[in-house]
Amino acid sequence: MAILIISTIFFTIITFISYSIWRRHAIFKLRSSIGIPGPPVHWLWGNLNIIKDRVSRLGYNDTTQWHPTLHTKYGPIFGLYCGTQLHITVSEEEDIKEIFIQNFSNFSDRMTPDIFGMNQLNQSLLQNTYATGWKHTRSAIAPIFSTGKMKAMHETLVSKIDIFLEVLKEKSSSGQKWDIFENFQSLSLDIIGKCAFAIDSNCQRDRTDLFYVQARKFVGAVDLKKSWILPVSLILPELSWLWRFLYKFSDLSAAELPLVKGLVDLYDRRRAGEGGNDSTDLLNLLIRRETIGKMTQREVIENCFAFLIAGYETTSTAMMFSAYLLAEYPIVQQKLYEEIKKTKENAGLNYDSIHNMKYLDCVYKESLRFYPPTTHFTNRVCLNDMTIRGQIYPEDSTLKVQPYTIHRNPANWESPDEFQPERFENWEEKSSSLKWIPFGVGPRYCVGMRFAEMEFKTTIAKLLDTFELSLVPGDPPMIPETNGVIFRPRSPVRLNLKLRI
Ligand code: HEM
Repeated sequence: MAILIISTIFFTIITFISYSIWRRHAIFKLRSSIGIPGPPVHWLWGNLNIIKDRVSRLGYNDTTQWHPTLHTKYGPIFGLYCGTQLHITVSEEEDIKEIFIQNFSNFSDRMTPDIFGMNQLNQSLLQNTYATGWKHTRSAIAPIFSTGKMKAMHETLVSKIDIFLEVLKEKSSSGQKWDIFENFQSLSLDIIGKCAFAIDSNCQRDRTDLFYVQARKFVGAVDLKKSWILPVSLILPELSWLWRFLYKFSDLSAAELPLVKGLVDLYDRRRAGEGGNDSTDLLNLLIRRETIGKMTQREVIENCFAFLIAGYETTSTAMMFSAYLLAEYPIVQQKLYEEIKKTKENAGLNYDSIHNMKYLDCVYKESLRFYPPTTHFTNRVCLNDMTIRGQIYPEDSTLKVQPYTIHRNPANWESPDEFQPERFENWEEKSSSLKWIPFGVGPRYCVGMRFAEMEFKTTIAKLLDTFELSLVPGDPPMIPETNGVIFRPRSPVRLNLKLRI
């Protein structure tokens, strides 16, 4: 009996390994069979090992340079195997337009790693598909980001920025140097906490604030290099049932649960009529959509959670990069300061006056062009085989466009590696929008773009109104590194902050 059991186990394992190798062989042949170039494929890891190799060679994952290098080497369309999934990057304007806009019905869904099917975001805009109601959710949510709603939230946002400035004043007056990125992160958390979750967190002053601790734990867990379950599930998708089961015990799940639970409690209290029913936060605006039958309870909660995930790190990173660039380019900083000073004297720094500042708008756009905060995020699954401009795109492959590659391509921008906000002075937004894509492309572009713009511009305007920024002499240059979705500064970023009188 024992021999029978052992031989059954043995043959099952052998059959599984043979099947996996055979399957991989067929999958890895696909790329060359459709004429898409790319780096050599490892029989087990696909191209995931390249990331590992680069990290061990360089000491960090310089994805900002990696994709432009692949673009130069393999051309505007190339493919990488993320485990066994074929990811095809496109860079030509016509291809981007055809895939992300004209043929949206065949490329409507964002790629979601299989194990994420177990998380609390499947009904949110980040992960839901056309078949599971993305269009309905999007049209229910888009109105809550209208100009009127943003204006109503502006005062709340300013109150958090005022705390940010107070903290910076206290720290800089003592002459110390510190990692200022943390201040942008905690500011962004306080803002999204108040505006989306409707909670009055104190992340900027209290690093033990529960919201701060939980949110940081969550974003720390979403990292291809740190999480074991994410790469393993990509490399061995045959065992998806096992990874889905184990997901419940992973760091990712453990980090997500308290945040969602907090949100459910808050939702219940709001529905029971406790506090804040007339407030303008995003949770309340979503609940109002629910009461008129436009959304379900689950959609309300999951989308609030999505706003935290999509809106926290993206915005703090964008502001950090911009502050760094302003310190690095004092002439740009001075020109922007002159505009801020004039605006303040004439109208004060309010929603409308900030919105109408022309040079601030140029700095905002150029900062996001120079250092777009996301990578790999603007992607779509190919729902059925499709040929576009002579190229076959196979069903289930993922099509991507990388903002950094597009933004630093000399065919799209003159002197792309120079920080020149003036290039946006006469920029025709509509005709060139596929050359400036920090917020994505087509109907599925970032729904929180207006919110991000308001937060970015108000913070930078108030920061420069208060301080003159400069780099700390002798500090190494800031290098952006990615966790697979978001760029962050690789090492602590310190700036000199001189209080303006
Ligand atoms: C500078 C800050 C931000 C950047 C650079 C950014 C960037 C992006 C990008 C690249 C996408 C993918 C678009 C695509 O696939 O074509 C996206 C989607 C999304 N973003 Fe943002 N984002 C920012 C801030 C925010 C904020 C503040 C919120 C919410 C309050 C938000 C909520 C979302 C949501 C919900 C989606 C999914 C939209 C959909 O699939 O319909 N983002 N964002």
